[in-house]
Amino acid sequence: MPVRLPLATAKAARAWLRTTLRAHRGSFATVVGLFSLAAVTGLAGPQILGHLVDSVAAGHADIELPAVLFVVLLVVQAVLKRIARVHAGILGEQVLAETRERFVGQALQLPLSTVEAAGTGDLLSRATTDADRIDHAVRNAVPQIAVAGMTVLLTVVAMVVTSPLLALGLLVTVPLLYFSSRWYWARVPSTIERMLDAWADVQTGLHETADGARTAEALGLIGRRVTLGRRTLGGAVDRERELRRLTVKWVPWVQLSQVLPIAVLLLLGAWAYARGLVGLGTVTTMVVYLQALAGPLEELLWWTEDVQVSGTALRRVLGVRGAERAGRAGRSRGREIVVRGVRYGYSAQREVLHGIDLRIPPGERLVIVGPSGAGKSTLGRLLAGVAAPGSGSVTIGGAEVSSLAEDVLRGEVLLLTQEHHVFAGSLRENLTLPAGEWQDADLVRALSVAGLTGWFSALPDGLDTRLGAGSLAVPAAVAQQLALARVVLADPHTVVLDEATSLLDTSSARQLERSLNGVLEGRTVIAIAHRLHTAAAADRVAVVEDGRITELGPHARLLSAGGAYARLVQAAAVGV
Ligand SMILES: Nc1ncnc2c1ncn2[C@@H]1O[C@H](COP(=O)(O)OP(=O)(O)OP(=O)(O)O)[C@@H](O)[C@H]1O
Repeated sequence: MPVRLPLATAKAARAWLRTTLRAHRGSFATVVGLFSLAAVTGLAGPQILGHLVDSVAAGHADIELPAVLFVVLLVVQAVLKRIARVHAGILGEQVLAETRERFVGQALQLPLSTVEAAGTGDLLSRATTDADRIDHAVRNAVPQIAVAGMTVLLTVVAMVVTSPLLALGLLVTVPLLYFSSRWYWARVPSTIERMLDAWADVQTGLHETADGARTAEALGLIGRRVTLGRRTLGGAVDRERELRRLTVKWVPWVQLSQVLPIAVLLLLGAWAYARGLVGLGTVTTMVVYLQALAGPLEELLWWTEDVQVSGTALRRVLGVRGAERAGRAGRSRGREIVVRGVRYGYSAQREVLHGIDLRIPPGERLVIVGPSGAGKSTLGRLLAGVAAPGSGSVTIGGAEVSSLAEDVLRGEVLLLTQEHHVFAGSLRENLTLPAGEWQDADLVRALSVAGLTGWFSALPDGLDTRLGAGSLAVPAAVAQQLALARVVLADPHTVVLDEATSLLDTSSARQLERSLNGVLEGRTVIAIAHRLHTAAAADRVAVVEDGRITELGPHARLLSAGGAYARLVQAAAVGV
């Protein structure tokens, strides 16, 4: 199973709740105020009923007025609840929108290596299923619990005020509720955590299967993926069952705690009435109050489970913040890249780089070559700060690359790979993806350096032309040139090129290489080369074999040395 993104602590979730409540204290006070008013209005009903019983018992006949009052109060309570729910809904939507925006902002800050290690599915499930759970809680559970909690509290207060003696009957509830709830709450949080993790695994598996469907099909792995899907789904269903089992064991105790006090109260009422300690009306009022408690208590029971689930979902959503780049605000003092004793593995079991030492002076053109799977791309990722070394260091101007803040890093070193996505949006939005302040003239100049002047001048709406899915189709070569234009805008002093042209046909690759030369002018370039001909033009060539640099020096010297590089060149020549 993948490494998971962190879970925010319960303390962090509480802090979020406090800050959010503070930021919306006006709306929150309105909602609580309205719900309280509705609950208080509801309390008058049993009092009126008690009064009616006493009146009838005393032979009075004035029952119309209390009856009308009873109905009016019911209507007022319903109206108040409705207004309160509308306010709660609006508040919930605002809170959720803010949380979602913050989540997206933080998710975009995540180091690529963290997302890769966790699997996109974990991030997706946090952004979708977990956010929906919070939405459900904020819109439904929180208002319901507020109403139910307030009703329970005020009803108990009203009972104590109406008849302290009969209210003693409530005491039988306390041990039942206390011990059964303590048992339940000790087990439920960890069960829910496991359940949400299991659902995230389902999403990760589905995402991977859909993403790699062609590969799976080509390799005949569909059956294996289906089995894996069944297994993860089975795991999630088991976790759901675990939670339901806990609830099923708890519910009878809660229900007993509702029924038992009614029996006790009736016995106590009969005893007290026989001794003239209470009137018939008071007993009626108390019984009606008790029965009125059952509904809200039941609601509390069901909704608290939802709140518990969404609390964990909230910790998952907030946890993304914990995985952001360390982002120390430091800035490098120079451009020299120094790699010292770097070891790295994608998993603890298998090391890919076994101690790399390398010094790259500013402005150098270094080409990294080597057999497939030797660790070239991995080294490129470490040089670009995409991932941090397991041990050793990669520094630019003395600053550890992987701990530079994202916006600082972008100005220092950029990794350019062959994968270039064109986002659905305007050309302007596609160019300004790395947030920054640019005038239109800067964007047009960057397009020209990337060799896109001709393509750009043919666009119907200039920088506002919509690109990507459902709009203007962008050829692969142009997509890569757009990535180059972004490099011009970000203006890093070092660029790591990982097979930037290998997916293109020959003429597109030539065109791109011309653009590339313009963009790379004056920068340090580290190129991970599959075509050895690019190595001849480099200042130095580094040969990586099995996670180690085995040769380092200018092309001509390595060639004449007759070692690993010479063998690679020879093999390539034979291959051609
Ligand atoms: N995301 C990843 N997760 C796990 N292992 C990986 C990952 N990426 C690469 N590896 C493994 O690390 C080793 C080095 O891979 P890397 O891509 O760095 O080699 P390379 O020299 O660039 O190879 P190629 O020329 O084929 O791209 C390989 O054994 C590869 O299977």
